[in-house]
Amino acid sequence: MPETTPAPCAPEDVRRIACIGAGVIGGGWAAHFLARGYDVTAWDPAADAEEKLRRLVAAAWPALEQTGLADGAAQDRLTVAPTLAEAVADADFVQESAPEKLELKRSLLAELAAATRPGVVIASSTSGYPMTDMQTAAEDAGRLVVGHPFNPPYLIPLVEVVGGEKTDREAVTWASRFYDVAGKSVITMDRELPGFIANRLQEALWREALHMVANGEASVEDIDASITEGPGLRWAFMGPCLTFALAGGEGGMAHMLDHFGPSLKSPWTRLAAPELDRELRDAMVDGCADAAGDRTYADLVAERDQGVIAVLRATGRLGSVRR
Ligand SMILES: NC(=O)C1=CN([C@@H]2O[C@H](COP(=O)(O)OP(=O)(O)OC[C@H]3O[C@@H](n4cnc5c(N)ncnc54)[C@H](O)[C@@H]3O)[C@@H](O)[C@H]2O)C=CC1
Ligand SMILES: C[N+](C)(C)CC(=O)CC(=O)[O-]
Repeated sequence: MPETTPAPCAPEDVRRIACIGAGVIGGGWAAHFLARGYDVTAWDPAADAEEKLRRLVAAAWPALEQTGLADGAAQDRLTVAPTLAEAVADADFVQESAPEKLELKRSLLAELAAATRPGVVIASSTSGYPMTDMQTAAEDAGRLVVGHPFNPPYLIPLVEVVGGEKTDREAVTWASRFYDVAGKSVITMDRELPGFIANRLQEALWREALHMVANGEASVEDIDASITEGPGLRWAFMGPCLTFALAGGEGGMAHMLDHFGPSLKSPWTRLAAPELDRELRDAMVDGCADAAGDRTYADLVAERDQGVIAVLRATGRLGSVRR
């Protein structure tokens, strides 16, 4: 990766953040940054974007009060700009969260790089596109990085940071440090993997779930319970590797692999993606509606937020807010 010109301010000195795209994730980022005491300027082309964004931030605020607000944190430090150029004009950092469409990301990132002050780092929330594929149209591509969050970004700590072929190494280092200062838990990758680390893992599980629903082998509710009542309880505080090392008893991972290794080649998984035809789509949608019962979207968001807060608290990860 080439070396770069330094960003206009140190990660610790960021004051104003531009959130470009203000849906589920852009809104979640805005809530997170506001709670951490930043000024946030958002831009989104949808006519009802401001109303939806303010509603999302207001809905997230009770959870953020529980996890701890930084000094001076306030919802009224959110501004919605009328144009993209105005949104990024004074930004010290830009978080792009527009729809997951490669051509859109390419042209939007090029536009952002042209409109943002030189050296300001621009991060994309993409769930899986390598930055190399997204930065092709940008003139000033060295400051473009991936900063992949998890829903909701205001509660789930992880962000995966990785650059593309044209990204300057310093931009990756700057972004990782910035997210750390902003209260995130950062994994910095030194090479590009489609889906990064966590989505590669989630996608494998997701594909198997879809196969089971498509084949009538398990219901949506059984699949969800198989994780929430099973491995999910362990994964909140111990990852799949260390968890499986314990499966080997005192013999640890060595015994676990010697014992269960051969089953790796048994036909437990199907791996290739199932055809997402209308029937499978409807089975998933109907299954989730059944599982939700009479709980609304807002009910489920509140339930999820309280659940995540309880897990963070129980596992000692509700530390004091650093800024
Ligand atoms: N939904 C999720 O669980 C996660 C999504 N992501 C990523 O975050 C990004 C955004 O996804 P969501 O928030 O889920 O989508 P969304 O559909 O909720 O929001 C996208 C927003 O972008 C706006 N938009 C449309 N065209 C735009 C443009 N040209 N410039 C700026 N904004 C534009 C839309 O009006 C909408 O408000 C995607 O890259 C996605 O892969 C990442 C992690 C989790
Ligand atoms: C569904 N998704 C692929 C967009 C999810 C993510 O990218 C991360 C998450 O929130 O699990």
